Amino acid sequence: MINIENLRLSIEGKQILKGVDMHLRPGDTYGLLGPNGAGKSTTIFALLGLRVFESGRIGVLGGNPADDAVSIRRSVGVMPEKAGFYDWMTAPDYLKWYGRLYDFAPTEKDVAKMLEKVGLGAEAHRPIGTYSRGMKQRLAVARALTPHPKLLILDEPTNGLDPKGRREIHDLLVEFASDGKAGVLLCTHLLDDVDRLCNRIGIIDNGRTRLEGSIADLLAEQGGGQQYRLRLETEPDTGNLPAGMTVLGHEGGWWRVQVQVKPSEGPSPLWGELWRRGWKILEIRSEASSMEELYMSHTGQELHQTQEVA
Ligand SMILES: Nc1ncnc2c1ncn2[C@@H]1O[C@H](COP(=O)(O)OP(=O)(O)OP(=O)(O)O)[C@@H](O)[C@H]1O
Repeated sequence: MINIENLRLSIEGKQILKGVDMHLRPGDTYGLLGPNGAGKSTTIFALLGLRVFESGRIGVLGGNPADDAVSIRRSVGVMPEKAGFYDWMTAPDYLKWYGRLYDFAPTEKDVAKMLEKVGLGAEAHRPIGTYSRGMKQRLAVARALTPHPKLLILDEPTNGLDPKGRREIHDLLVEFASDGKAGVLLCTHLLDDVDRLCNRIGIIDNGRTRLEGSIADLLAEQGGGQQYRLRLETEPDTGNLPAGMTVLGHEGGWWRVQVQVKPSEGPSPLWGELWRRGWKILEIRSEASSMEELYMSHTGQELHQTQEVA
């Protein structure tokens, strides 16, 4: 659905993209990661035909944004970083107006269904200017979904949402990608979103793709696994550990362990297994995630998990 090879692009004489690659297939939810200013939004602008690039190749849904920008934009649902709504409009009026811009005329019923889907049903008839940030995020997702796109491109879609709102957006994206034919490109700083939603990632730093591939493969290549601290009631039997687990050390009642888990399963089965082997676990805390280590080892920077802290 997206094929970018060695993309190079300058803005006002400054080289911004110096070699970006991206490969997104049907069924993929692709996390595009990188520090502030790395070139993520510029890459998105280029693949929508909104920025002219100097060299490299971009294919989007079989077309080339240099020649087919309008038809590409009609088949792609975009949620940009800045929503740019008209504050005096209500959500239904806005979605109808937006649909018409793309030669897609949603009916009252279509619009009501879409707003219900993103959790804006009851309050949608107020002017958008009175919406909370979370409501605007939901409306932005509804707008991206309105033309029934094959490909969704979302820039920080859960930014500013409370945990319930975030979960709802996650569920919508999972539903969108579930038929295996659609694709999602998710640009985010929230590794938790990537962990939950994505099967592939690309990490961009300073205008270059530093790493790209399936998360399962990249984590397996990285090795190391995930680290946890477990608070235990009594000293455990460390001579009888389940496969995939290593004890790294202990201090007081806390034991540091490293576990290799299947991304599809998570560590939960392992905790049950430990309990059966006599480990009286009182508390479990996750240390730096493998995804965070992967990210840091390819950018030398930490992501700002502000939403997690909030
Ligand atoms: N219109 C512009 N004029 C000049 N420089 C620009 C322009 N747009 C982007 N840049 C520069 O290009 C670089 C990449 O910006 P871009 O917005 O693509 O980064 P990003 O990875 O999306 O960052 P963030 O995570 O902060 O959104 C930055 O150094 C930015 O200052």
